[in-house]
Parts: sequence; structure tokens; C-alpha cells
Amino acid sequence: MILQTQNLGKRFFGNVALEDLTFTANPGEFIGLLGVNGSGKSTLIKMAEGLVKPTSGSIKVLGEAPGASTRRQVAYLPEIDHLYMSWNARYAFDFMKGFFPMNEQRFKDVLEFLSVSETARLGTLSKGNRTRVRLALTLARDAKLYLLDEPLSGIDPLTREQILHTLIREFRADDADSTMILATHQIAEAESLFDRVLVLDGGRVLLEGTAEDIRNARGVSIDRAVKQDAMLAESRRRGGK
Ligand SMILES: Nc1ncnc2c1ncn2[C@@H]1O[C@H](COP(=O)(O)OP(=O)(O)OP(=O)(O)O)[C@@H](O)[C@H]1O
Repeated sequence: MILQTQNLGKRFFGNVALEDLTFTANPGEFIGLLGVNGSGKSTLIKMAEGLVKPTSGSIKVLGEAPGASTRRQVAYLPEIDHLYMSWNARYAFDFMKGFFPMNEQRFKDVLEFLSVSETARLGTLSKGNRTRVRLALTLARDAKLYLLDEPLSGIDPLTREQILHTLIREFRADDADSTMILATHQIAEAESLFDRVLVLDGGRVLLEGTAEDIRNARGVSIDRAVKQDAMLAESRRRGGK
């Protein structure tokens, strides 16, 4: 098992970020972690990286509690822009190579595909292009689990879809056993790409399964189903007042 959670929960100062999540990610799966802003996606990803500790239940990555020893096998792309502006992509790659197994050819291929220079100072790049560098650095890691938190923010919608399709294809060809979990609130453009989706709402599981299962069960796209449920929840809240 690559990732396994059992009744996992997280509260921040009493506020529920994640509640009672039991979920498994298997080798080779490409999983969409979907949900509106604040639904708990980043919290789950940070727990899998070992940055946030559970307040209830358990989480295991490659059979262990996430931490220093699992991190070598986990390639994490945080939501925030974490690279120094004075660096360039090449320098960042060489720096990371000191800590993690990295695939130089994949790095070059992804950068080239994304049309970003290896040598341009990151501070001179647009936000979208810096995101591309961060994505290339993450995909260049040789890892068992890839955790991408909103990897396409700042990139225009047309390019986003193209990048998603191509990167997923490229990435998957490399190591059939690697698992990728991609968190996004932009559900419509990504939903058909995933083997399986986990949709969170208010820290709880709203929907889980293959895109096809959900579409068959609900008769609408995942995006539509999420919006319908959000409207229902909202009207319940209003009715309850
Ligand atoms: N460090 C923290 N301290 C207090 N509350 C937090 C903290 N981190 C997250 N939360 C709260 O937990 C809930 C879930 O947040 P989380 O960032 O996991 O959601 P998300 O689905 O990733 O949202 P987004 O799409 O905006 O990134 C939110 O209500 C958020 O305000």
C-alpha cells in the first residue's frame, strides 16, 4: 500500500480540517483529490508529507508514519512558491540532487515541454512559469508517491489542460508503480484524467470512486455532482438557521 489512512482527523484549534477519513492509494494509481477551497485537501497532503500530525486516527505512507524516512520516497509540490528568486531551475535541480534521487533527463524533457529556460533567474519569470519550474523539479524526483498541491495555479486554463494531459502521459510511462495524488479545486478540467477521485467537503468525504462510477451513479459529471451537493449543503445550512 502506498498511502493508507484510518479514521484520520485533524483539528486546528477546534476547527475541523479533516474528519474520519479512511482511504487507500494503491501503487500506480493517479488520484484526484478534489474539493472547493477549505475542504481539507492541503491538510491531507501535508499529513502524507509528515508536515502536519493527525489529531485522530492514523496515516501511513509505504507502511510507516510519514516523516524523515518516508520523505525520500515522496515528491511533494507545495501550494506555496518555495524557491529562492535568485536561483535558476538548473541550480534548484542541483541543490535538490544533494538530497534526493533525481532524474536529469526527465527534468530536461519536462522543462523543454513546458518551454521554460533552465538558466533564467526565477525572479525574472512569471508566476505561471515559476510554477512550471516547480512542477518539473517535482516530477524529476525518483519517488514512489508524488503529492501535487494545486500544481497548475497561475497557469492559463488552455495550457493547464494541455499540461495535465501530456505530463500525466509522460509521467506514467516512467514508473508504472508510482502513485500520484493531485489536489485541485478546478475539478471540471481534470476529472476525466484520474483513475480514481476523492472529493472532500468540509473535511469529510463527499464522493469517492472512479470518474465513471460517479458519473453512472449520479448521472452528471463530478464537477456538477460537487456543485449540486454544495448547493444542497448550503440550503440545509440556511434551512437550519
Ligand atoms: N494551520 C492552520 N491553522 C488553522 N486552520 C487551518 C490551518 N490549515 C488549514 N486550516 C483550516 O482547515 C480547513 C482545511 O484547509 P485546507 O488548506 O486543507 O483546505 P484546501 O481544500 O486545501 O483549500 P484550498 O483549495 O484553498 O487550498 C480550512 O478551514 C482551513 O482554514
